[in-house]
Amino acid sequence: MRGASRSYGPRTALHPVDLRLGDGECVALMGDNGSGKSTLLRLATGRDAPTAGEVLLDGAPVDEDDPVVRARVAVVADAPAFWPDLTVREHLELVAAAHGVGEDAAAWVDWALEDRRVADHADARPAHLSSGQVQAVLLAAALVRPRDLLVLDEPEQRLDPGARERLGDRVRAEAAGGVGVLLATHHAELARAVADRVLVLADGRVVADGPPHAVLPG
Ligand SMILES: Nc1ncnc2c1ncn2[C@@H]1O[C@H](COP(=O)(O)OP(=O)(O)OP(=O)(O)O)[C@@H](O)[C@H]1O
Repeated sequence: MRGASRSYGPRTALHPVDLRLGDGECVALMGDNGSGKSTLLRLATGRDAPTAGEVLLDGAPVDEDDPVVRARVAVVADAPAFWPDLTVREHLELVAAAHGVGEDAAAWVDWALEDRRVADHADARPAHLSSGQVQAVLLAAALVRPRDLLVLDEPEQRLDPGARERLGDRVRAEAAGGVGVLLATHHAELARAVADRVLVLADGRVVADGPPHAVLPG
């Protein structure tokens, strides 16, 4: 992101931000409600265009409708979107197929269900899941497809402590495998456990930027 900002009418949700995310790097965004974290993520994924500045993926402007961007960027956003009449497994298989996983899809799905500890719910429909299980399935959906960049918007929401720790393990494993991770979180422990770098936002401005030990209290 180079000088990327976003305004909504007269209101500036995000003042100009410069941010570079390398392969295998994890950057955490922290800050109070309304500080601009989700706005930054929407710009980073090309869901929203910057009002000024630019957001590039390997030198090309990011647009979520671009098939290259869709193929490379996996997003776990706030709002769960499931087909109500499909089971968890059917949902994940469709996601995998849509991303060209082909004959390996069943193995990817089995692995993701195990990785997120929701294998026991593979045959359940979304209405029959707890909110924490829904969150786990949302993350699983990002794991059944190829990805170079993983974007997580408060993925710790609704997770119990054990699931939150496993989320941290997964984020570290993704980064170790070369995936860039951009994570918005309210959970300092999670940021401390996974991030190479933490950006703290306040009123749409970056007010702190550095490694977790330098930025996070305690
Ligand atoms: N579509 C929109 N139209 C108008 N204002 C918006 C829009 N989206 C976000 N905003 C405003 O931009 C500011 C930043 O919002 P944003 O959702 O990025 O914050 P956040 O840090 O992600 O908050 P939270 O922790 O609550 O998710 C807020 O003041 C919000 O009201």
